[in-house]
Amino acid sequence: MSNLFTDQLWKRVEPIWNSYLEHPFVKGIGEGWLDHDKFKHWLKQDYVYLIEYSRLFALGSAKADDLKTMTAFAKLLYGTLDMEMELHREYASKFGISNDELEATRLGSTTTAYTSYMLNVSQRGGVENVVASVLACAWSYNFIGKELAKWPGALDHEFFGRWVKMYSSDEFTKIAEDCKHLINEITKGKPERELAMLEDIVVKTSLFEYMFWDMAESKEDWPINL
Ligand SMILES: Cc1ncc(CO)c(N)n1
Repeated sequence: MSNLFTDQLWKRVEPIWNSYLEHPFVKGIGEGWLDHDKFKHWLKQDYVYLIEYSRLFALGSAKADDLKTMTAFAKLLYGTLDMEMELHREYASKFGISNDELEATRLGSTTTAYTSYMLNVSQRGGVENVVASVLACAWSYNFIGKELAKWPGALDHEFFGRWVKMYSSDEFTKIAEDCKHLINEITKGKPERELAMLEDIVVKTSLFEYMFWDMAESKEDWPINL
């Protein structure tokens, strides 16, 4: 039996992550029929989500006890700001949205709740809380990307193909694998009680991921528009 923490985690998150593949937003990307306005809503919210998410990697680097971990977080930070967010900037330009406009997006309710939760958990705990907070993000998008890549025509779709390609790419797979490796290293020898706490963070962020797809699907905003 494997004793990798990520294998133990997989059993908990697999049913949640499989439900993403049934979600109309994700299905719409994979089958190529997603409404572009819904995608634009996701794009803008995800861009500001990724800004907050990048802060987590910076925080992980600051909290790390050794140079190896510090460097790993710094690379993840750079990969997000430079590689993943470039995808968003590319799509934004197709919609005629400038980088400044994209960056100035006001965080919606789910985006605020999700990023606040991750930042709070990460500030309160050590480096292990930081990795637990980001794990479902990187790993589940890579999971979705690689699953959708198997769907007929998904990779070649003229609009959404680029999205599927990026999230299933070797570069993005490396980001997810590096996060998995980090948590497996950090959790080695930790007591069950602590592992259970970290597992809860990954389950909760997995549920937030579902809510994020819902947010995009319903083009959700705050209940009162000021
Ligand atoms: C909401 C969300 N979770 C995870 C990722 C992957 O980094 C993303 N871009 N957006």
